[in-house]
Amino acid sequence: MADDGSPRHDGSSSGGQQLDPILFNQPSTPNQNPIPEGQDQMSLPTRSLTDLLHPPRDLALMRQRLFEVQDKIELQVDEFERYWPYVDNVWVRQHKAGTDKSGRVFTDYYACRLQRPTYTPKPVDTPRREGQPTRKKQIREGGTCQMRLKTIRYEGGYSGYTILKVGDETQHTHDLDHIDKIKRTSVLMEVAKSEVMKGYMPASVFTVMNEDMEKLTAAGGRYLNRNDVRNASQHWRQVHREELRVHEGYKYDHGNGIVRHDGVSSTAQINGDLQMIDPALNDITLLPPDTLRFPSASRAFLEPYLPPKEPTINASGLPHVTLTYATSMDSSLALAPGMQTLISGPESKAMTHYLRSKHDAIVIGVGTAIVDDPSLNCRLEGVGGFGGLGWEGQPRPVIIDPGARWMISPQSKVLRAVQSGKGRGPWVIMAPGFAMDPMRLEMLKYYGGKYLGLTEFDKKWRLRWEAILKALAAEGIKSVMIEGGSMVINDLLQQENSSFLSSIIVTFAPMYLGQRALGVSPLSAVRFEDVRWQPLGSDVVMCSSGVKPHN
Ligand SMILES: NC(=O)C1=CN([C@@H]2O[C@H](COP(=O)(O)OP(=O)(O)OC[C@H]3O[C@@H](n4cnc5c(N)ncnc54)[C@H](O)[C@@H]3O)[C@@H](O)[C@H]2O)C=CC1
Ligand SMILES: Nc1nc(O)c(N)c(N[C@@H]2O[C@H](COP(=O)(O)O)[C@@H](O)[C@H]2O)n1
Repeated sequence: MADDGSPRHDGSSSGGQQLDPILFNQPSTPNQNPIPEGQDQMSLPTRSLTDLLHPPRDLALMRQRLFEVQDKIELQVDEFERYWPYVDNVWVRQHKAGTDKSGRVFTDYYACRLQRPTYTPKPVDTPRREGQPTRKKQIREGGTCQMRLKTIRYEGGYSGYTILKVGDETQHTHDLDHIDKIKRTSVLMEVAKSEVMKGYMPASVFTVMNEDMEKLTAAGGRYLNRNDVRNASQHWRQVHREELRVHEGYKYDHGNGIVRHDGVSSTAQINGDLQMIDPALNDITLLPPDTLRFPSASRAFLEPYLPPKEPTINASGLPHVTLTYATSMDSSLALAPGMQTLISGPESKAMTHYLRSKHDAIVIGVGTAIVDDPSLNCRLEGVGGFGGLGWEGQPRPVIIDPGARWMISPQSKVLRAVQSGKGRGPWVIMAPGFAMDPMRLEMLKYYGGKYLGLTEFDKKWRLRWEAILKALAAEGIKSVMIEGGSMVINDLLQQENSSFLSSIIVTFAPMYLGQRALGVSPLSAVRFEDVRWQPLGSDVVMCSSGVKPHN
């Protein structure tokens, strides 16, 4: 194990369990269990050679991201536990996790290894123990890099880490390779130790670990040497004075050390064995069964109507707004009021999820929340929870519910998505004067959501769209996708609101929903502008940059 910088935690209780167990009847996951006093909260599985042969996905890229921390990085707990031990040679923990009032938020501070002062050994090294030789301590480089970060761990109805840069420094004074040269990661040291503990000589372990240099480098082991393997296993070897052997297929060659001699490397052997035992190891990303795919070839027509890559809040304080919904040929959203109706075909459903991945938030009216019980997450392949990292590409669900009508519960699909790490906690927009049930408020917070109170009304005593959109922008939302339902869409297509729309994307499906259906039709006539029609499966998608009154 690395002597420091590894993600040791203080074993404090999660504290998030004061909540009513019936109301918060969420399925328990290992991360949500209280941590017994004194127990290491992040007891990671022992690392073995297979960790090097089957490293986590995009390991080199992730190490670089966790080294630079250019932007905020969000990781689910298992992802943090998987990747952090590969950068614990860079980051040294400064103080123990502090927790907030709720007892569910834990903050740790880390500094770059090179922030520690330079160590210069005393002129005469003192003997370590009687009879043992003195150890030459080397000068340790330090005091040169001020990069710092904090990790915020949330525990509750969802669990995860947010990693953020802190302090004035925006970048390291050195590259990642420099740290790899002076310090090994805990993963490398554990792999080395566990392999020796199987009865192999350190020199043999070193040869085997070096066989796949590309993977070793991705894991931070470019500068791994025989002494590292000896040091990692020194204590074990002192206690277990066993005869150690070379790996099968290797031999000692005078002058060259341990070398391979049978043409089949040990790593190739292990690779082969693993494939026979568990083919899934070849594809470590097992996607949930409801994962959707929207091929790159189908995406081009949407490009001009999407939020820009780096969306900004405009001069009026408004985000990019896309209105999108699916209708029948008689402009209906559902077979009847109070009913959910599947209108989109599979291709346009996948398109809707692609659109969700491109927006910071999805907005619906409470009518839709009550009738549809929607998940409001993005189930596109590559998005967080569906093969992607953390919550990347997962929009924030927003429900406009001025009168607090939505009876959200842990069984609501939107919260089930949160519980399984496949969606974000919802925000609820409310009007003043409605007493919020404190238990529901607490539950929403527990699942990472919140209430936003608005006080600006229009002539019909509805919340003003400008105020809704500005409030979201003030919360950091730069792009909003509004999905419905009927009242919301009709409202937004009206002249007083339509200027807030940056794009409109409507799926038309080959069906009539009949005369009892719930329709879309704004009060006054409008005409779509700058239109492009695109067939998609059996549907047709209309993209537009906005509407104008039609006289
Ligand atoms: N086919 C599609 O693409 C979609 C279909 N739907 C369908 O639409 C139906 C629901 O539509 P509606 O009943 O019209 O409900 P809705 O979803 O439009 O919600 C209306 C309610 O939201 C609140 N609200 C919305 N905007 C507000 C504002 N500016 N100020 C204050 N309160 C506001 C009010 O409480 C209002 O009663 C469902 O059947 C659903 O399945 C919903 C979304 C998309
Ligand atoms: N694009 C689209 N096509 C349809 O046929 C629909 N019925 C909807 N409905 C919207 O999608 C929400 C459901 O979301 P989840 O799949 O549960 O995440 C629903 O609430 C409507 O907003 N949309």
